[in-house]
Amino acid sequence: MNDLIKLLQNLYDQTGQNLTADINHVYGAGGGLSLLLVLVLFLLFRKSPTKKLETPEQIKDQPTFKDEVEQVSAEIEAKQSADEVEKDALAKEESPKEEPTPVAEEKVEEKVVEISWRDRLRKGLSRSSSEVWGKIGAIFTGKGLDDDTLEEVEELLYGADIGPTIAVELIEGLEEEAKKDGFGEKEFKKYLKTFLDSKMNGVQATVDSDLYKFNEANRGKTKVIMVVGVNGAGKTTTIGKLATKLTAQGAKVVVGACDTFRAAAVDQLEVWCQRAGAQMIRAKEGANPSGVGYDALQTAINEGADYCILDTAGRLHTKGNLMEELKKSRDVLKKLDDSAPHQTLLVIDAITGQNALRQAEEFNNTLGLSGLIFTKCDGSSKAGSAIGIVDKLKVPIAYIGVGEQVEDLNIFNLSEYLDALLDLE
Ligand SMILES: Nc1nc2c(ncn2[C@@H]2O[C@H](COP(=O)(O)OP(=O)(O)OP(=O)(O)O)[C@@H](O)[C@H]2O)c(=O)[nH]1
Repeated sequence: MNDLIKLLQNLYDQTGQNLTADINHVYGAGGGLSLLLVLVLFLLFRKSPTKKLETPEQIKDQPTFKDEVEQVSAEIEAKQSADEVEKDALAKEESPKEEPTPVAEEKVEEKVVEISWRDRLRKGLSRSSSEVWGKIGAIFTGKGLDDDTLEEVEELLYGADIGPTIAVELIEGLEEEAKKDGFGEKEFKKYLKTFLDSKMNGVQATVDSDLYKFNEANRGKTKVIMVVGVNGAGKTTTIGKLATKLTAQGAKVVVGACDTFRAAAVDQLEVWCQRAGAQMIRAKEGANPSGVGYDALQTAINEGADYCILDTAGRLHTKGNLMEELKKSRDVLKKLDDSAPHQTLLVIDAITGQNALRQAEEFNNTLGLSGLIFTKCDGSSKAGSAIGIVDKLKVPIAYIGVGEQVEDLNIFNLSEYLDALLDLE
C-alpha cells in the first residue's frame, strides 16, 4: 500500500500538483480505474455480442474461425466477380456497339439434279418413241415382209401423224428395203432417220440464228418477234422461256402483252418477264391488240432494245375475223419499222396431231410464218406431226418444248430430234 501511496505522490510531483498522497487517494484512483475498465469491457461486449448457444446442435453448428474466414473469402470473391461483371457490362455499354458476328452461312447441301437437254428431249419424246415408232420397228424382224405385215406397217405409219404424203413415200421405199437380207428393227430405224433427215434438213437450215443467239453486232437493232397460235397452245409460256434465254445472253428484251381478252394471260406474262428481267408493255385502258403491239415496239425502239416479242391472244384458225385482226396487228408495226415483224412464229401443241397441219396452213396463209415452235411434246405420242408440217409448208421448226420449265425449251436440232424419236443412240 505504501508503495502505491509513493507512486501516487511521484505522479503528483511530476505533474506539478501541490497534493499529498494518502490511502484515500489510492482507493479513489483504484475506483476510477475500475470504472474505466468496466466501461471499456461494456463497450467491447456491445460491439461483438455473442450468441447464446442453447443446444448441442447449435454448438456443433456454431461456425468456427476457419469457417468464418472461408465465408468471408467467399463473400469477397463473389463481390469481386460481381464487380467484374458490372465493369464488363459498363465497358460494353460505353464501347460502340459491336456488330453481331455474322454466322457463317450454313451450306445447305442442295442436290440439284442436272438433267441434260438430251435426256429431257428423250424423256419428252419417249411416248412417241415407244408407242409409235417402237411398235412399227418391232415388225421388222429381218425376215422380209409379207403382204399382211406390210399392211400393218402402212396402217401404223398413217397413224403416226407424219402426214399422208410422207407416209406414202416411206412405204414405197420400205417395200424395197425390207426385201434385203437381215433388214431388222435397227436397219428400219436407220433407214427412217436418213429418209426424214433428207426431207427436213433443207428447210431447217433456213432458221434465223438470231432467234437463238443474241448477236452483239446487232445491239439496239430491235428484232420483232410476233408469236401466234390457237388458245392454250403454250404461247405465253414459250415467250417467257424465250425472253429468259435472250436476257441471259445480255440482250435487252421488251415484251408486248397484246392479249387484251384474257387478263390472267397478261398477269402470267408479267411474272415471266419479272423473272427474265424483261420489260413488259400492257394495254392501256380500252386499247386494242394492235395498239399494244405498236406501243411495245415504240418503247423497244426508243429504249434501244434488242428484241421486241409480242404475245397475241389465242384464236382458232377457222375464225376469219380474228385472223384478220392478227393481220392488222402485224401491219401496224410497219408504221414504225417496215421490216417488222422479223419473225412470225406459230406455237403448236403437239397433242393436236394431224389437225396441226390445218392450223399451220391457215396461219401461214394469213401471216406468212417464218418458224414453228412445237410445245408439249412431253405429253403426247404425236410429236411426229412436226415432220409433215415442215415438209408440207417448208417452214422450219425453231424451238421444241418438252415441259414447263425454262430448260424444257430448246433449239430444234433435227438430228437430236430424230434420234430421240426413233430411240437411236
Ligand atoms: N407439259 C407441258 N406444258 C406446257 C408446255 N408449254 C406450255 N405448257 C403449259 O400449257 C398451258 C397453256 O400455256 P399458255 O402459255 O398459257 O398458252 P397460251 O397459248 O398463251 O394460252 P392462251 O393465252 O389462252 O391462248 C400452261 O399450263 C403451260 O404451263 C410444254 O412444253 N409442256
